[in-house]
Amino acid sequence: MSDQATPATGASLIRTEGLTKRFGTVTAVDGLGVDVAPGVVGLVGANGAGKSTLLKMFLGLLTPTSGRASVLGLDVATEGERIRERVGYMPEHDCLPPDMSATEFVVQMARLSGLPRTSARERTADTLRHVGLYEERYRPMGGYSTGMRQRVKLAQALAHDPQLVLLDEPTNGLDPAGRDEMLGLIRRIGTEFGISVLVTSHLLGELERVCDSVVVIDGGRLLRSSSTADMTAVSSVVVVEVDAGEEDLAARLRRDGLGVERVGRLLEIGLRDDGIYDLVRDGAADLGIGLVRMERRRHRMAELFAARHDEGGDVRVG
Ligand SMILES: Nc1ncnc2c1ncn2[C@@H]1O[C@H](COP(=O)(O)OP(=O)(O)OP(=O)(O)O)[C@@H](O)[C@H]1O
Repeated sequence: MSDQATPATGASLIRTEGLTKRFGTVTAVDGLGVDVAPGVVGLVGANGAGKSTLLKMFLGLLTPTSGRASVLGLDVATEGERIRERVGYMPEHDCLPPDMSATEFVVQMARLSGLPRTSARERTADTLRHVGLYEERYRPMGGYSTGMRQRVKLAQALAHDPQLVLLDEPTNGLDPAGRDEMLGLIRRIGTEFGISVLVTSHLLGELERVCDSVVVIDGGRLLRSSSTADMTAVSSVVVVEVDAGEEDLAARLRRDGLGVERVGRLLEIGLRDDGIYDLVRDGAADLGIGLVRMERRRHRMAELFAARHDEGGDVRVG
């Protein structure tokens, strides 16, 4: 889809240093330093964490209070216009004119981004086909479902053939099926079209599924930035599933000196050393209990927030 060169491997997609944005007494983004490689990148944080503010700074639409940021190697403070030529933006809220069709709207947005009329029409048809709105493209948008409206917003972000798209909460308001479709589309934008994506969400589980890397922010500060694989890497907990007698086995293993927690039919055991596998096998055999499964558990991204949000924070696992 994109015939423009994406940044060379190793080059940063987005890079920030001490990036800060204050609105009066509110610090929306607080000394953020990240270096993100091209690909599908998730930006995770609770409501109010500073995600939308960051996207607007990346587009050069909001001036940082201090610090610096570059997008596709361009400085947000001085090269906003050049950034916006190369970057598509899907805002969180929509203001789609109800009497306009998707085609009219996307053509208009493509023209605003500088495409000549004929290319704007061609690109609009292509893009609406990619997002699955080709059949309905001449219908007034007032009659569209939330999912269709989200896809129009996505199409307008892609219409001028950007190198990067910034998607602000694209799954908001969608039912599980609509969310899956949107996540599939986002993945395809990255893999099939070669366009980098920065996608925000407060639903951790969904970004885990489609992103190559994830940046986690909380209260405008960086909590973590790493590849999704690293973030969900094996943890130091061994999960044991048994066919029965889990309480007996738990008691036996505790007597053996292991830290054991029961979660329904599962036992979660802190990994002390590899000797625990033998202790579990021996214990189960002595008690005549069948072992169904024993494995190192993978981290869930939700655990990253556990310490900060265990008192009712609104980060949810999708
Ligand atoms: N123009 C503004 N004036 C004053 N405060 C603002 C402004 N924009 C954002 N804020 C504040 O900055 C903080 C971060 O807001 P931001 O919208 O970036 O968060 P977010 O992570 O995108 O959350 P949401 O998903 O709810 O939009 C919030 O406390 C918000 O109230």
